[in-house]
Amino acid sequence: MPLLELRGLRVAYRPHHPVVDGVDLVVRPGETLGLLGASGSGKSTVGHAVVGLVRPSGGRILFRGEDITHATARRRRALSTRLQIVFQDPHGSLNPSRTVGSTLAEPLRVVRRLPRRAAEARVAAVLERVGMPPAVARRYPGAFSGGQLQRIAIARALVLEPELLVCDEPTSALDLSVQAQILNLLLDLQHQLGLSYLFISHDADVVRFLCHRVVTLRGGRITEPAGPRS
Ligand SMILES: Nc1ncnc2c1ncn2[C@@H]1O[C@H](COP(=O)(O)OP(=O)(O)OP(=O)(O)O)[C@@H](O)[C@H]1O
Repeated sequence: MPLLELRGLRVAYRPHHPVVDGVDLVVRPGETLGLLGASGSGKSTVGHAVVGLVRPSGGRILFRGEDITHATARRRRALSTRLQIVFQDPHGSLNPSRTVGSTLAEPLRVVRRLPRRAAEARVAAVLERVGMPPAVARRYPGAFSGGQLQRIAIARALVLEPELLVCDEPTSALDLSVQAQILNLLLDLQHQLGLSYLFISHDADVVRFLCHRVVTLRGGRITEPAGPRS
């Protein structure tokens, strides 16, 4: 059974103007599906719909066969243990006024209801997984470079041990050398944890490097069916 399946997904921010217009795709367990497209083609909107940040106006989103298209807030919170997103801009995606440790521990406290000590231990372990020393938990996001912040954002996405990560241009805001480090980290994490990725990018080279299959989005529609990377 596919991990994620989109069937005829439509999203319109204004009535009768869909920016995602009948997208079908499948992400299988353990694979990386690339969603490639130019700016404005609707890639981020697809990713946001998958994690419940925008409401679809049509079609279906299935996660392990369960229809989550109109999942309630409570169900979405439960799904956050299986389905997470990493955004393009790590500066904007971490709260600057909270320590890294507090941001990473929050879902463990709220969703898993872990006691403080157990949450801190899990935070230290997940930071180590992404190549950051546990001491960073006591610091604020302003202390870190873009690449370090993206590692921390990946750690936050992993803290609840999800099966699928939507990666929305996670390296586009980074310097080239740092981009490569983050892509290699994502590959390592996939091998270690058996993760699946829906990897959103405008960069064909990045997609070719990372993805098992690729679909191309243009004007909100898939123009090329998923095939093996060439
Ligand atoms: N919250 C929103 N409200 C209204 N229109 C939006 C919203 N978000 C995106 N759009 C519009 O939807 C279209 C698709 O945007 P989207 O961000 O999904 O594309 P994208 O392929 O991810 O582009 P980029 O790489 O530039 O982010 C664009 O025309 C955009 O202006």
